[in-house]
Amino acid sequence: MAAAYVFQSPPFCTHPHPKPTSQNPRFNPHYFPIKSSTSSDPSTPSPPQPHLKHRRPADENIREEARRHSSTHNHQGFSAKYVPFNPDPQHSESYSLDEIVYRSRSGGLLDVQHDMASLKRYDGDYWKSLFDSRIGKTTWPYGSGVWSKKEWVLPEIDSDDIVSAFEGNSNLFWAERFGKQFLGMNDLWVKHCGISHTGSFKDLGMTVLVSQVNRLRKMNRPVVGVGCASTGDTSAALSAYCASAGIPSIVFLPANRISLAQLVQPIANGAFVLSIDTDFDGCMQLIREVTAELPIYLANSLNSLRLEGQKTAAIEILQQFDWEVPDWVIVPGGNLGNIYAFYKGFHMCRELGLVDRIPRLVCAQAANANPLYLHYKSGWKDFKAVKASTTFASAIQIGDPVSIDRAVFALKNSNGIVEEATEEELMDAMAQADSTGMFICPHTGVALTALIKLRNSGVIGPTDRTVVVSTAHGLKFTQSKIDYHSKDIPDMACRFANPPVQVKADFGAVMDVLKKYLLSKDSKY
Ligand SMILES: Cc1ncc(COP(=O)(O)O)c(C=O)c1O
Ligand SMILES: N[C@@H](CCOP(=O)(O)O)C(=O)O
Repeated sequence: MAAAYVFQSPPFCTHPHPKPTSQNPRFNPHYFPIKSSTSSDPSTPSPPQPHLKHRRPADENIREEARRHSSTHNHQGFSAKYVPFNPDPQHSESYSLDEIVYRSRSGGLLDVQHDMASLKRYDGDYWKSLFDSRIGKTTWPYGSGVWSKKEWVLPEIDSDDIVSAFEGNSNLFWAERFGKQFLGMNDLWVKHCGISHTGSFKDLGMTVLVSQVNRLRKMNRPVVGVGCASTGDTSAALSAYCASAGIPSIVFLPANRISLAQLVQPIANGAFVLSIDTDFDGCMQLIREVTAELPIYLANSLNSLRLEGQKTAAIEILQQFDWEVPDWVIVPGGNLGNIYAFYKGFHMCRELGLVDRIPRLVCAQAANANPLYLHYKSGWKDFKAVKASTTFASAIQIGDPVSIDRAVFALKNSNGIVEEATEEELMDAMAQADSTGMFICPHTGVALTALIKLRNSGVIGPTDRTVVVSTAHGLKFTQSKIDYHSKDIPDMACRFANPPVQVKADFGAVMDVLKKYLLSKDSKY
């Protein structure tokens, strides 16, 4: 039998960081990711300076340019470490992010804890103007929506180690017609996290995780490859970011349970793909066992690094509203890392003075895979995993979510709500949204169903500013739309189906069907 690989824990990170000067911490140039002005008022952060045109020599790429600047810009004194998730105040357990560790000593979840005291040396206005200054630029790595918040994500990583597709900065869509027509709402928004490099929000977390792996490999840590269990989106993101960095990726997929578009993504990106005859929970169990034995780094959201990237979507929403806080944010939940990531992003903005409150969070689950919903309905008593049944929202067909504790924490601390959606409800909601110009995934249909229910019961008011998080691109789930619009789903009325009309190649026949159609649209015709 082959000998098992054993991870060795490296010592804690001991990078030296220059300390701010006692006279004026704000204007120590080593602390500034961008140049400070010569303003003499230390309480007012200077506005970022515009970049000079043509400052990069023609034969230098953006990564090399960042490297040239790194000696002056890389040491800002911020740091982060792993700590047990929601520990008791007396805890002293912590790990460097350069260690390979996914669980606390007691077997609980970990969290990335930032040195908030050092971040608090800068006020909320400073952070807002810094983040705002980076949007839409190509400066490495800040052109990424995730890395534009680098100081709050992985402050100590060298920009040269970052693996990024300039993810994030996804559009926040004003769902004008859907809001007005179906809900009587005028301030409804959809955050299109699925309009992204690999077509889902997973890119936000994966750029962080794979960048850290890139760093670990350069430090000669024992990481031969990176692995995940997946319902299709994590594997797509993992394989793309690994391929971009030349790192082997290994993905465990539940056989015949993910869409074809999702399956082809890791295949095309050169991942080692195992199609396993079990469900997602079975794959998750296997990858946990395998990563404990082999030098394969675990990329699922059990690994708290992922959530550091995902939390930037929450910060981005605030930024897109010019730092005004929406009333509600609705997120579809499966393995339940993302709902906590949203909470963490909002909470950090409040703690660091960018906003004065956080939105109420709603987590939406498919009724066929609803362990969190059942737990919520029981008054948060005795969580029980379930056997998840097949759902069109296949990426959230998860019965034993690894981040259950994180999700409960996020919901309890945001006055949150959990809702569920039946198959018919989620498919109808998806079809209705598509009919107003969106092209959403079934998981977003789950979130919209939650909104419809909460709006109908009056919990969400007509003028409440509400954001629905769309987690994947609809193009990954075309088969579900084809089934719906073909009315090809047993026991489903498919009320909003819009099947194509078969017509002969004949002028009269075409005119007949067109007249009938126009009549149905316009009574004056
Ligand atoms: C498209 C999509 N939406 C929602 C989710 C749920 O996210 P989480 O597992 O973080 O709850 C996932 C993955 O689980 C997903 O792939
Ligand atoms: N929907 C996910 C399920 C795994 O979630 P993760 O966030 O823990 O990686 C997927 O696409 O695989």
